[in-house]
Amino acid sequence: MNTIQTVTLNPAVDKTVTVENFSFGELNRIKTIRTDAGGKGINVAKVLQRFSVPVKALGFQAGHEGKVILEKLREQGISSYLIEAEGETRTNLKVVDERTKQTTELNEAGFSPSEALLEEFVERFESSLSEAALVVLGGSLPPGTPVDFYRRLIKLANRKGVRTILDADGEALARGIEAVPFALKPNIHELEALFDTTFTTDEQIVSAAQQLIHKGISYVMVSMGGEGSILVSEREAIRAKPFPITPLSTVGAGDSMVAAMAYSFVHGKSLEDMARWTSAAGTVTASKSGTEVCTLDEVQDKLGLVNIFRLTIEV
Ligand SMILES: Nc1ncnc2c1ncn2[C@@H]1O[C@H](COP(=O)(O)OP(=O)(O)O)[C@@H](O)[C@H]1O
Ligand SMILES: O=P(O)(O)OC[C@H]1O[C@](O)(COP(=O)(O)O)[C@@H](O)[C@@H]1O
Repeated sequence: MNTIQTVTLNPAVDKTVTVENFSFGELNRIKTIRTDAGGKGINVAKVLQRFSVPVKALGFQAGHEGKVILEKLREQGISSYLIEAEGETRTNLKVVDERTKQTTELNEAGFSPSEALLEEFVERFESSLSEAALVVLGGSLPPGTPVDFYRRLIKLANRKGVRTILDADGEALARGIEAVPFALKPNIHELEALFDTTFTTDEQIVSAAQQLIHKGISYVMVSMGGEGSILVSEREAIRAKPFPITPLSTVGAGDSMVAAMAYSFVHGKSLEDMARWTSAAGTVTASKSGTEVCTLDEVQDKLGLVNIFRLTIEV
């Protein structure tokens, strides 16, 4: 009953390359290359394993790169149940510009699991809920997957009284919200797309998060890259500003926040502590290369450096 389960329907091998000074439409020479097992739920599982939380990564994998992912998870001691699909697991290219410190991401669409495999996954997911303390659902849906797939999984979890955190975008996010997950982690672009607007102030972000909370969602955490994050519950809103870092690759930073959020829920942390933990986790990961994620010691070490302040909320 105390395992956190993560769902990654569309995993990826993340191939991170660094270039000195990225220029569009020109020849760019690669300086370094590294590959990591990626995909949102898988990254969350990597962090939780490092935090010594019992975790299991559920989802799919396919082809040669799927074996690579399984091997990397095995090396890290992460328990997984990734159903083998036909086709090949995608490779997502991340280009890090050493000069600007910016990461450009080129994500493939991924393999397409058959209808029968999707049903097999739903069955497996439903039966695994009896062992789950919490479920994290993250990332894009593989091509051909019904857009209401997260909605379906969240409904099953709700029926069994298992809390869920959803980290998705576009239609999968919009439909997932209809099932009322326990918590959401949109980044600012995903939130803006959801509300079909641009936010210019913290107050506008809090008000959008409150609209989601009025639908029954308990927590909304909005991440904003180097600007930090805003965490909103029914009664509180907290702004976290990251400590200064030299970003090496921001890939996995959002997933590290989600992992720290799950960790905070199972440890019954206050919203203020959760804001510290999630911000420190995201920021530490952003200071690491490739899709390398934070460790528990590193995060604990930095908690005191996160700048926290309360935002007003209309109750
Ligand atoms: N350039 C940066 N400098 C400092 N912290 C960063 C930077 N980029 C990301 N982070 C940290 O990682 C968190 C998540 O980043 P973000 O890019 O919003 O997530 P996502 O990958 O989900 O879009 C931020 O809230 C912040 O704590
Ligand atoms: O499923 P999507 O939306 O294409 O995202 C997958 C990508 O997101 C990641 O999980 C990283 O996510 P974050 O940067 O939001 O933490 C990568 O490992 C992976 O390549």
